[in-house]
Amino acid sequence: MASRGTIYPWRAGNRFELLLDGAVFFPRMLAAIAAAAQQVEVELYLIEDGQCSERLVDALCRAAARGVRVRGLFDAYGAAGLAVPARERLLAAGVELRWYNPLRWRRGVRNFHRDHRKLVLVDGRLAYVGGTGATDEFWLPSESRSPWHEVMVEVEGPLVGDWQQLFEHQWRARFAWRPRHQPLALSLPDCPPAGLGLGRVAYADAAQHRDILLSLLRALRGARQRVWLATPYFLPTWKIRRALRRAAARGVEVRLLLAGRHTDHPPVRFAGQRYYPKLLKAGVRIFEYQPRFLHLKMVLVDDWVSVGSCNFDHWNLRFNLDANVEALDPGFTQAVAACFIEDFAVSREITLDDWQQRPWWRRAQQRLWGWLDRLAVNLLDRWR
Ligand SMILES: O=P(O)(O)OC[C@H](O)CO
Repeated sequence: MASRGTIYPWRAGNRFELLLDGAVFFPRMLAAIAAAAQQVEVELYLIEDGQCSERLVDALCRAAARGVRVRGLFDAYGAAGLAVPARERLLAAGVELRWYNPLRWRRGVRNFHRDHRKLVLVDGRLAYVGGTGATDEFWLPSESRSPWHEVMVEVEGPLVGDWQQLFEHQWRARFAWRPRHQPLALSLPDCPPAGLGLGRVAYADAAQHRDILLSLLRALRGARQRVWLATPYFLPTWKIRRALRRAAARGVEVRLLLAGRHTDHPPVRFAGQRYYPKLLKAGVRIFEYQPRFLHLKMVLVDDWVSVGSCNFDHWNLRFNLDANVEALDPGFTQAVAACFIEDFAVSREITLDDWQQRPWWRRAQQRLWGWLDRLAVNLLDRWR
């Protein structure tokens, strides 16, 4: 059984499939739940009333009604929009529910700790891992295109056992543990140079366990040809920014795929833009996705892939539970690269010239939100 601090190894013999957007991955996940024979587990940050959650709740209730053990572990803050009738339906059908860290005044800053993982498990045989929530932004069953651009990965093979362990541990722990703020010393397993069907569970337990971050940093430092990184909330830690600049300086093609004007949190976008000039000067290329809100969290370093819930921002890494699937598999790498190429093509590349010519009101927004973000981080560091 995994304990807090467990580092998962690389496992061979897995199948990975990249599922692009809610209209693809929700029907696939619902069909898997409909076919479940023994157990279904769902761990989500965002779930709120709407057409998407209605379908999910229906599928979970139906599975429970035919004798499947169904468990839902939801973040209490992210699930605040799931009203009592839906919760009661789930409970009446026999679905077991647990809520991570309900907000309490006396918890103070500990209220910031959130379960940000996105995981669906079926019969210990299939895992779905990525960045989705169960809200209408991710999937409107009547529409072929969802308002938010997202990916999930379908995983089959020995790796699913590790995902199951990660879930079981959190199911029991909920918020019984006290997150510490000093990172534990971690030793990552060596990353295989290449392979077929190789995968690893990478996760974060707030600031105390961040193998997901260490693993990214190691990949960035070892990059030889490309670093393509997508995140909707670009507030990377200083070490990540430095690793990106250094990779670009040694000739690696470093491209960032970030949210453009379609975003649910404009202040976060403005705060993150303060990092643009230094990155651009170092040779990093920055693309802002135009068609809709880019919400996916995906990294491709040479052939190594990491996809999941982690935005690699200093807020996530300080407070959240996160989980990514890391993979080395030629077919999967190709699918991830194709997704990036398609998204770069409909993005606006930001150049240093553009940047220097932006209007004064844009500069003012960036200064303000950048300053507030830095202030908040300084205050949190002092509290620590
Ligand atoms: O935190 P994420 O990346 O799952 O995105 C969800 C947003 O916070 C919703 O506003």
